[in-house]
Amino acid sequence: MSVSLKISNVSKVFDKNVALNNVNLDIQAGEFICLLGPSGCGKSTLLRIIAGLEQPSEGKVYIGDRDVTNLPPSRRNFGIMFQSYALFPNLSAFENVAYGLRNKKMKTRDIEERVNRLFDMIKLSNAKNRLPSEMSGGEQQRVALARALATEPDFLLLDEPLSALDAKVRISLRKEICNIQKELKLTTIMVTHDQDEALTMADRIIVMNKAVVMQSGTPEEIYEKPENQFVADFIGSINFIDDRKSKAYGFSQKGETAIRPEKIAISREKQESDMRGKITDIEFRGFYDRVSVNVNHIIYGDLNLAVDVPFQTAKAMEFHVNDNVFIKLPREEMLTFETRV
Ligand SMILES: Nc1ncnc2c1ncn2[C@@H]1O[C@H](COP(=O)(O)OP(=O)(O)OP(=O)(O)O)[C@@H](O)[C@H]1O
Repeated sequence: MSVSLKISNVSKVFDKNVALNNVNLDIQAGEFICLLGPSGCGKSTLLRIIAGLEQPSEGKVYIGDRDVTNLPPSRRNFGIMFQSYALFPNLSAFENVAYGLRNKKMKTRDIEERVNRLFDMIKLSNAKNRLPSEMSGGEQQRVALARALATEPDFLLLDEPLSALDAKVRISLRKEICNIQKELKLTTIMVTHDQDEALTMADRIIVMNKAVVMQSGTPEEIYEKPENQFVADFIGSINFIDDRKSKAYGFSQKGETAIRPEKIAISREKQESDMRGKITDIEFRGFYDRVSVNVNHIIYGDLNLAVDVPFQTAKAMEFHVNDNVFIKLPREEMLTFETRV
């Protein structure tokens, strides 16, 4: 079974340190939520409050319609997975997964059936009898996932589960976790500070900073329509143009504007409404080049813009530092922020 969760006006203060400031969240049954934000923004504290491992200073937590604010973790029926694999080192992979079921006094035959099914799911059936020390980090983390799922929890909490793994393993495990989550339709909340992880895995991302929620939205909404400068800057790359220059160049009547580097068009020939600029730097970034362009205007002031150009295009155009180029900032791709947050 999958459940909805509700966080209502939750604050948490440690001594004088505010870790969460009036956080509200509605999480639908079966949703995959990522809590994303820089170190210290309060995301782990929020996860721990949902788990019941920490009590809020104010506010309430609901599982479905039930107020669980004062319930201990053992009565909230969730599975949890941490960054460190946290497997019992002296138990086989099988016994690690079976542990919670044996505690629940489940029949041996039922335990075997369920654990075997979980090992099929994590595609590690051939490693059931190995000790954690005989498994790779990625394998141990898959066992930790099976263990979190063994007691058929109502929801799943993941605290940076992939951050200790190397890049290749991390990417393949992202897919596996998503597939299993979708198959089980299990409400899942994952803490991460890795934006790629959040963008590729989440149904909805909650971006946090300094104890508050900055924006909640689908990965596309967060990337394409950031509601404030923090979100725009934290996810992906972006060029900011301050309000004075934005007004002078005619980008906005009021407020700062911004545009992502890949949304800027660059060419060698002038077309209507293009601005003339000079390349000041070219950085190879793998499948694209980041080209820095300076637009010089005696009255309006300089614009220094990062422009991302697909590698093949950049190669065909043979850009070099000091080349004159023309750039266009499509108005429909520009973001305007009336106030700074
Ligand atoms: N037990 C505690 N006692 C005192 N302060 C705490 C405690 N736990 C967290 N904090 C503080 O609360 C704030 C939020 O911490 P939290 O661990 O939730 O952040 P985070 O976003 O998960 O960061 P990270 O990505 O580094 O884990 C931080 O300023 C932290 O120092």
